[in-house]
Amino acid sequence: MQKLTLALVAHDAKKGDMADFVAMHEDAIRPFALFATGTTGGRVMERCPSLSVTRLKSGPLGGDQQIGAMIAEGRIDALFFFVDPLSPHPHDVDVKALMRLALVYNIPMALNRATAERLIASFAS
Ligand SMILES: O=C(CO)COP(=O)(O)O
Repeated sequence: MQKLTLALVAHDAKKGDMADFVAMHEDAIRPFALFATGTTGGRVMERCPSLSVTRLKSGPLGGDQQIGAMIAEGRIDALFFFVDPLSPHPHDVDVKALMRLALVYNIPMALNRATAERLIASFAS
């Protein structure tokens, strides 16, 4: 059976949170195929070296759009995107486009850790 695929993305102020989240749920997350934007993926792999994460480009350089394209192709089953609502982002249009495609294709999307905790628990059950 094909592995389910999770996409991991975090803004700079939330990367620590993302690394903590993945470390805390490492066993639940291990069975999934993992894709991440470049810097987020690097932080996750630093924290959890035994996890295999496919790193795409950094978000501002097109990584958000790469994940959006994967969603449009039906290759992502859930998006974990830890958003920093308190900082401006030069690639805000890409951020919005990624969220929009997750909505268009109706995939589960966790935009903060509280939702991510509930979503990962639902996959485990
Ligand atoms: O910018 C991002 C989300 O919009 C994330 O990209 P990085 O993981 O490369 O920082």
